[in-house]
Amino acid sequence: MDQMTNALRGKGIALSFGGIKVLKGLDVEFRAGEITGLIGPNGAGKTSLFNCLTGAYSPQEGTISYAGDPLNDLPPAARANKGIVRSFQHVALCPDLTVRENVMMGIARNGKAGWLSAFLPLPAGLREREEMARSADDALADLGLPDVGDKLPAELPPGVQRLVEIARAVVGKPSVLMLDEPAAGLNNSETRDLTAVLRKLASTDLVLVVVEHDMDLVMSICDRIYVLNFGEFVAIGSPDEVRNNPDVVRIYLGSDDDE
Ligand SMILES: Nc1ncnc2c1ncn2[C@@H]1O[C@H](COP(=O)(O)OP(=O)(O)OP(=O)(O)O)[C@@H](O)[C@H]1O
Repeated sequence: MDQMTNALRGKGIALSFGGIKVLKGLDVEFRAGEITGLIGPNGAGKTSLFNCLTGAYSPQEGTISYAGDPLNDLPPAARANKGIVRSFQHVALCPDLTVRENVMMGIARNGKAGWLSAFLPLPAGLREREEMARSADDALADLGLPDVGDKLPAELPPGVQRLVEIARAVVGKPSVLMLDEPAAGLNNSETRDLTAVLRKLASTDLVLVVVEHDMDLVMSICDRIYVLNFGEFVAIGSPDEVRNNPDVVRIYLGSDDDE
């Protein structure tokens, strides 16, 4: 399948809360092999769009598909089983599990004996647990974190916790990965590490979408950028096209965001 076929597509996505239109009939085509940025001021609707695509919200109108397969009727877990995975704005690692165990949770959908039996001391699960642990360690090493598997999340700085979340998201080999503000709360050097990781993740098979307020990060890694304002796209294009779009300039110069 080519990169265009492997796209996550939305057509006419419309979402309202209590009569207030949050998304006003959006068309998106997030393509495999590209890093797509989704930007816009606070409250523009970026997270709501993510939630519609992953199934957490049901839009009142519109269709959503991946590689041509309709997704509208699938609940979030079934979309995750199809490899459509997201991260959240706030770090969401389980504090009582080690980093390795947290990452292993991301393999659940590929497990044969099942995630629970892999965590229980049963023969069927033990071998699988070893395999899962190895895969988790490989995913951590790929992201430049070879030595953190035995630690608890709280022992790690925020930037490393973010990378662990990304390891948990990619260890199950997703087809679509949507990251919600991955650079939030990171310092400059952590953001640089994240940038390198995101570049490395981009592959011909993966649809990678990033919601982010850090404009330097977005402009440096994205192939295409969708700019959302009040639930409508005001621009879609390359970083240069978006940077020079007068409507985008007006929105950003006129907003109070630190962007
Ligand atoms: N569950 C909900 N119930 C009611 N209103 C909601 C709900 N979720 C989102 N909204 C509203 O939808 C609008 C868009 O919010 P959303 O979080 O999608 O924006 P955003 O672009 O992600 O903002 P931010 O950059 O601040 O995260 C906001 O006005 C928000 O209050």
